Amino acid sequence: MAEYGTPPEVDRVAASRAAVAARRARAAVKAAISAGERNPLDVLRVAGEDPASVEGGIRVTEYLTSIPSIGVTKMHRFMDELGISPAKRLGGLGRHQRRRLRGFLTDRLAAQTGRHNRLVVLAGPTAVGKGTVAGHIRTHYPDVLLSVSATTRAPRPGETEGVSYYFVDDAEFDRLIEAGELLEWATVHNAHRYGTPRGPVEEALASGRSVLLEIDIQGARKVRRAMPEASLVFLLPPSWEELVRRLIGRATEDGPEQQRRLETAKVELAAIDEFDFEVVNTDVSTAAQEVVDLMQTRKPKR
Ligand SMILES: Nc1nc2c(ncn2[C@@H]2O[C@H](COP(=O)(O)OP(=O)(O)O)[C@@H](O)[C@H]2O)c(=O)[nH]1
Ligand SMILES: Nc1ncnc2c1ncn2[C@@H]1O[C@H](COP(=O)(O)OP(=O)(O)O)[C@@H](O)[C@H]1O
Repeated sequence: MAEYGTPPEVDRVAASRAAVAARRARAAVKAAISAGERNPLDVLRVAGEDPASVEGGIRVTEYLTSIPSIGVTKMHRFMDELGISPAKRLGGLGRHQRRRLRGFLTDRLAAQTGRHNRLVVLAGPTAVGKGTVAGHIRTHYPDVLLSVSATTRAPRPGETEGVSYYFVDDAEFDRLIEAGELLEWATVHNAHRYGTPRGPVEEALASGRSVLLEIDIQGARKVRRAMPEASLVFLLPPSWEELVRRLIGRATEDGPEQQRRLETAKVELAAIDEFDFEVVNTDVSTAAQEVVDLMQTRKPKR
């Protein structure tokens, strides 16, 4: 009944309390960035995933000036270079703006720490050629560590323990998870579990080596959370028809499984916005070269 509704001033008080609480929450995030307690790249990730979050409500101008070594003058220059309006909030950035900002900050943070895109995640839809491109990199670029995953699936003919995968049973996989020995893991194609052993990746990065992870899209998301400075590369087929041709040509799955994977591939292709770079796998050696270029200690092409 209308006469028992909340008086407008009560609404106004509640709204202004909420605004104060939101302002405080945003200030806390900014303080954490400036104290080095929160990784700016991770704050940007959260804002992208949930524009209505506290992180999403922070203005880009305030965000940049929270980062140590970026003052107001530099901030204005960067906003101009990035083509972002000063009124924008992190959650309101378009896909290309967020990518540009992320790329710019990754380079800047890498320059400060002396580490440049050394951890690269290669993901993409089934049969696009991830395994083929990763294999080419292992053969032709021995300086790059290609991480060997643990999996609960059975070896296929021609696969070698410790080279293709570490083949483990369910109990051992459970143990790896519980012992914190996996950087990330996921159940892929609703079938088997796959995970990245943490030790070799951390050792290689600590010794200045570049590391390549060839994992599925869920895994790529988890790496982004665990290591915000990782670069995510999405491998694309030259066309949908070519993807279907490769899947069928590979002949490792039966008809119903191929159908299921193609349905998953459509969902996976929609995740492309979450990635920093796209590489089209038309020719294996060209695609491999493009991925390796992203690991070099010079500014990568965007
Ligand atoms: N999350 C995650 N995914 C992985 C890992 N290792 C492999 N994968 C993914 O698991 C999927 C299945 O791999 P595989 O069984 O070799 O079959 P494929 O589909 O023929 O390549 C591929 O999409 C891989 O990228 C890992 O350590 N973590
Ligand atoms: N650039 C390419 N051109 C033609 N065929 C390719 C190319 N890259 C991969 N393939 C073929 O496509 C199929 C799927 O590749 P694969 O590496 O197994 O994919 P993924 O690991 O992404 O599932 C394989 O038969 C592979 O030989």
